[in-house]
Amino acid sequence: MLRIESLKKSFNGKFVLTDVNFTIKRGEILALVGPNGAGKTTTINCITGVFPKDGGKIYFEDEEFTEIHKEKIAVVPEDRVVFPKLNGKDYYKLWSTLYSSWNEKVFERFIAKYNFNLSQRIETYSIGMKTLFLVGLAVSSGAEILLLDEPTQHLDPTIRIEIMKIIRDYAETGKSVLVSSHEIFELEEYADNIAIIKEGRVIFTDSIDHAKETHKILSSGEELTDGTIIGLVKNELLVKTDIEIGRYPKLSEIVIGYLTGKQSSNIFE
Ligand SMILES: Nc1ncnc2c1ncn2[C@@H]1O[C@H](COP(=O)(O)OP(=O)(O)OP(=O)(O)O)[C@@H](O)[C@H]1O
Repeated sequence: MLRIESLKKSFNGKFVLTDVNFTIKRGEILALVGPNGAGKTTTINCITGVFPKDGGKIYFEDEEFTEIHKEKIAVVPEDRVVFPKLNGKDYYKLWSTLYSSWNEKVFERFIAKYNFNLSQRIETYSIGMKTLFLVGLAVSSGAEILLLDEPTQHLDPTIRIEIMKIIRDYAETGKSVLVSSHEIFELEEYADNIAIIKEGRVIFTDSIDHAKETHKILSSGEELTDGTIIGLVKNELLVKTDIEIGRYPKLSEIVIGYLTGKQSSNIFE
């Protein structure tokens, strides 16, 4: 449903996105992972139009993405900045007016389930409740694509679980979700696909299940008879191969292997 091709973005002549490519189909959750400063938030900001892109294409269902598609997207930004004077009711009015696909029933159920006081100013909510409320607005919007920037950052385990469940349930209604996150163990539980971004370039993208099937971890001493060495994971090797050697990797090991590459991670060597 959302396709990004060769997306590029520069600030003051310096390119921070050089080649971002991925696709999110209907009903799928794509995890965008990468180190600090790799370009995750910039990618989201280019999709929403906060920043104009400097190259590449963004497609919504095979049409180039333009202003008219904007209401197809709902965003929960990383900074969770909210208008200081607005309360829950004001936010509800704003979002329900912005989205013609607004789903009143979903919002009502959400407010009742988590006991939100809509007359309270959002600024005074705890960070967890603020995030949960913004996620609630985003899923009530009925938007076809959710863009969530670090949705579980700084949250306690109970709210994390609630947010992961809401995201999964939303995708199961046929919507597409992009989650930027550093929480690889969580992503392994609820995301379908992964895109690894490094220095502004997507270096690997696949379904999580397929990535696990087609990579192996080899410990030192094990002989590699067929496959490609991707990178180091502590003292072991991440290898792309279909043959039955070593052991299957965890998602975190795939991410580390691609990000580390073949250079030694020991600064004392
Ligand atoms: N408005 C801006 N002006 C100049 N440089 C920017 C701007 N926004 C982002 N950058 C730069 O773009 C690069 C990518 O930043 P971005 O916030 O997209 O990374 P990120 O992957 O989301 O990082 P994190 O995981 O730390 O949130 C960084 O080098 C950052 O300094």
